[in-house]
Amino acid sequence: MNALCLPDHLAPLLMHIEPLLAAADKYQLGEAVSMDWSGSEVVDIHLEGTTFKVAFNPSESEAQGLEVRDQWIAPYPTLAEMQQQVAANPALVVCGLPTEQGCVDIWHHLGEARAVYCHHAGASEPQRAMLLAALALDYPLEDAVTLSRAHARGYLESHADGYGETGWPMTRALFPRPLTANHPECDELGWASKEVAVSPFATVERDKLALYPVVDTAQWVTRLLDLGVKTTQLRIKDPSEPTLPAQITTIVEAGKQHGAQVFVNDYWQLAIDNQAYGVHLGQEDLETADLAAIQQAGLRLGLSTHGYYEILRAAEFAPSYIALGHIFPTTTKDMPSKPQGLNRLALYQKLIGDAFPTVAIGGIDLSRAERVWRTGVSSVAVVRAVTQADDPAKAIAAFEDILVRNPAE
Ligand SMILES: Cc1ncc(COP(=O)(O)OP(=O)(O)O)c(N)n1
Ligand SMILES: Cc1nc(C(=O)O)sc1CCOP(=O)(O)O
Ligand SMILES: [Mg+2]
Repeated sequence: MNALCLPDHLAPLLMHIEPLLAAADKYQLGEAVSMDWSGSEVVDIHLEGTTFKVAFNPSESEAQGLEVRDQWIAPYPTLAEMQQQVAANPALVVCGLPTEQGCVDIWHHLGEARAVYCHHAGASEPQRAMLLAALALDYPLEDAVTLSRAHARGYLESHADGYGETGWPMTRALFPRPLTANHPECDELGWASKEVAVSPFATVERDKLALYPVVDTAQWVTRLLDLGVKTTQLRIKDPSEPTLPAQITTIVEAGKQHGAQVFVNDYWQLAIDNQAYGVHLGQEDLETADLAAIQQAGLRLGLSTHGYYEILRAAEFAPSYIALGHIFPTTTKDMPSKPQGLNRLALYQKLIGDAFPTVAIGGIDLSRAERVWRTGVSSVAVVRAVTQADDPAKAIAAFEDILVRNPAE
């Protein structure tokens, strides 16, 4: 069991934290969290195998663990100053930095600062409460901050549409927007972004999205297309593979002949050169790939995500679909994040709604496909469930029997 231990002076947060933990329990969003007192001036959070501290507005001598700066008193530092401070200090989390028209939350990510922006400052205690509850539920910091801003706003609009009967924020309208180059106020606010602004990507045909096998040779792609698969991806992780360009040429041609949606993983330049149907990229590619060139060449773009912040960040680029991973443990790839599970997946699907098609990936096999499909995702991506099946044709047919959409949906 995880534990969230408050210092005495934060006792007023209890009345906000308890309903959030009850909501998380109802939706089964993580391990149960017990509440206790820390006996010190800071919050202690105990997760399986780790303990960390969170302090709100500590003095320099009190600072330990995460240092959350909130409850600002004018004059405020500029956003550009705070971006630099957070980039230099992995422990610093800035909540609710006031701007002319709203507020910004900022945290450290791999040597850089990341931020979400919202026109509604919301209520401070509910924000602190959600930040702590989400950290105790083992959400990563970026998701805890993102959820905390959504809750700070949703709390004031209590029981408004989309807030969820339990008080757990559900719909995109409540959530803040990540500050990326695509945010219309990014420059005005003074936020330095590494990405470039880009127009929406071409759309996919939703009726061809259902089963989405991801495979590592052109031979597999052509085999799948011959079996009637309508969406697939070539994922070759070795960039020095000498046959890579030829394999990409082969799959693009085969995809066209079969009227299928064939994606190229990672190699966006080769995908453009070959006029591929689409490219699949990860979060780290967003700052380095030439998204404008991919978009202008008319290629579709699929983006990987692994939680609330990444979903909202991906949505800013208006991709052709958003992948949600990894749902269950997988041996196909070393994952830095934890498996999301079906219950978190269901909430991510609700958050995205109809705005973008969604693809669930990670550890999905025939025994799990139906429960994944019932969350409302548009597609189910699999590696081993097809490539390691005794009879791949039979496995594909079995998936297709499960992944059927009711015409009314
Ligand atoms: C459909 C789909 N979803 C997710 C991924 C993972 O992409 P990425 O995060 O870029 O990781 P690699 O696949 O490159 O290791 C995917 N390929 N396809
Ligand atoms: C390639 C990949 N990306 C993931 C993500 O979560 O981003 S999970 C994954 C591997 C999925 O393989 P399998 O179906 O064999 O578990
Ligand atoms: Mg990739």
